[in-house]
Amino acid sequence: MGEIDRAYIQNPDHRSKPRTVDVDAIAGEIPVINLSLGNEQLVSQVGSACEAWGFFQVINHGVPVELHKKIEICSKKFFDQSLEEKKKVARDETNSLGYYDVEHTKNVRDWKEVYDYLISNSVQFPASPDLQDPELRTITNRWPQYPPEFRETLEEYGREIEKVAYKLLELVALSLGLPARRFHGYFQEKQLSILRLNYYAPCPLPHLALGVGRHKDSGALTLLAQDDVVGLEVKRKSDGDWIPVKPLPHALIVNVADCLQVWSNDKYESVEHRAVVNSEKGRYSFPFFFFPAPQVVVKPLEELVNEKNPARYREYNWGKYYANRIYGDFKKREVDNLQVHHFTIQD
Ligand SMILES: O=C(O)CCC(=O)C(=O)O
Ligand SMILES: [Fe+2]
Repeated sequence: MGEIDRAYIQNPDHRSKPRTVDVDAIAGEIPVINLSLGNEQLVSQVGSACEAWGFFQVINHGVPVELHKKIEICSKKFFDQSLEEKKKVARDETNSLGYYDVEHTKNVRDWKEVYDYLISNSVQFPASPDLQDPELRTITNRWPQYPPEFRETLEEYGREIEKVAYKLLELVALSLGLPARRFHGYFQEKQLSILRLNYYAPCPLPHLALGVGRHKDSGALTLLAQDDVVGLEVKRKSDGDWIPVKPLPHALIVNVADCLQVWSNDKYESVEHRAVVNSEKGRYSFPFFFFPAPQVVVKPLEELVNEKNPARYREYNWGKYYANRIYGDFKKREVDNLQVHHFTIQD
């Protein structure tokens, strides 16, 4: 039996438990949507999946299969390098982009290595989470030398996944009875969207640690590609049970994130999820975090609130909110990160 550092050990309530039921049968409950269907069917399927699960998979989404393979190969080559090589593109306190292997989710260290990049290559980002501080600083991608095809492949993947994200955003808008492009303006001026390469190495004590601890994503939508190793689990809304998401070849897993929860005034909820690890196989996953531009003010949409359904959140500035999350990543904290529930309006 191996050993792991105490920093990775989850509180017993949050550890993954051995399954007693047929994983395939329960995983099959999460909707799979064929994006080549007509809009009318898609709008209704996306709307139902957002309401019932906050999670679904899409197939026939248009990202070329070869590109998916290429990004997997690039990731393997990158993460297989020595720590010293990877640290040449390490994130730091002034620029959170690049490589890191120390992230805490709810104050427990995640069993993972990560590489983050912006799809816009560089953006103006708040220099601090302090609401009174107007200073912006430019953050720019850090590209490694090796493998040589890394930058080109990742940039191409960014362009392709962005197209799918806009299509999904349209379907979501239509499913809420809004014009198709209702959300587009929030993203068009230098969106903060990030692509992440996650590597979860085999873990000698997988029942004690998690690849990513339970959390909700903070942006609008997340679109995740992955290899064929099981790992992602979703907290089922009906009973709070952790349900594994079955890897389907070349599918994307989509989830509602916090901004959409607020825009829709809780019609679509951002659902908790986590990634479990195993002792045999490493796992790669590639989430695309579809983030609005930093200056966007997030609040329930006026079209969706009325006397019977009053706004449930106060407005917040997306850039500052995200800055709070990012700057908090550098240390273990005594208090929780900022979360959307901190903006809830009490009855
Ligand atoms: O790797 C996964 O399956 C999940 C990753 C995730 O939830 C995240 O990075 O926010
Ligand atoms: Fe996530």
